[in-house]
Amino acid sequence: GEMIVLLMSGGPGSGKGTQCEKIVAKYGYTHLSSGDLLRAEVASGSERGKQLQATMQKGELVPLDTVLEMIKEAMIAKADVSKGYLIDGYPREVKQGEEFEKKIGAPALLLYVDAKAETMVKRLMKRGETSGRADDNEETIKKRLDLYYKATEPVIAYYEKSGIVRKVSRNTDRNMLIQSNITSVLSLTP
Ligand SMILES: Nc1nc2c(ncn2[C@@H]2O[C@H](COP(=O)(O)OP(=O)(O)OP(=O)(O)O)[C@@H](O)[C@H]2O)c(=O)[nH]1
Ligand SMILES: Nc1ncnc2c1ncn2[C@H]1C[C@H](O)[C@@H](COP(=O)(O)OP(=O)(O)O)O1
Ligand SMILES: [Mg+2]
Repeated sequence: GEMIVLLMSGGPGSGKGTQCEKIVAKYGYTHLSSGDLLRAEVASGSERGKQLQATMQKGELVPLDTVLEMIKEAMIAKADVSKGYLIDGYPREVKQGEEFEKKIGAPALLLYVDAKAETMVKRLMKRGETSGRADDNEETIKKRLDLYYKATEPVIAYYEKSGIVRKVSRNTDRNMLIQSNITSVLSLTP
């Protein structure tokens, strides 16, 4: 049957990865983080990785076709064992969402982790102490935040139109809300 695709969206340091881990532990979805896939490509030392590194170091978006192809490859690689996909960090702009629907399919739900700018900055600066990520520094964090508000927040409005956005607000107990969101959707999904 149709494979379930959930999208996890939110600002840099909002907690997308953290929430995905909780959902995977409870529901066994296949977690695909665009950032992690890209960082693995950089770490592989490939020619493509070298080009990606320069872009990512500046916190800028890599080419749409590159990141979509990598996600598609990762989905295909897991297709026979996956219970469904939880895609983290994609789409980052509306165009990416449209391309995804054309080339892969329509998502069942967009989970949106909401956090205040100062919370995200604080978390990323702290994570930067141990993450070893080239983009967890004050200057790049600022660029990533600007890019998020400019390019990625419109993605939420885009999916609001089809009524599939479920927001995990900062004040609500994340685990309870996120579980209830997924449970309610899962019970509806054939
Ligand atoms: N105090 C607190 N810290 C959190 C929470 N969620 C995530 N963090 C921390 O905040 C940092 C960022 O969390 P991530 O889950 O990596 O955020 P992300 O949205 O995946 O970040 P990017 O991959 O940079 O987009 C990590 O160090 C987490 O441990 C939370 O609910 N409370
Ligand atoms: N869907 C996407 N389209 C274009 N570039 C992406 C992308 N997902 C990730 N990237 C690139 C730009 C990001 O600065 C970098 C790291 O992404 P990330 O791990 O999701 O961190 P963040 O959300 O904090 O930027 O990889
Ligand atoms: Mg992440």
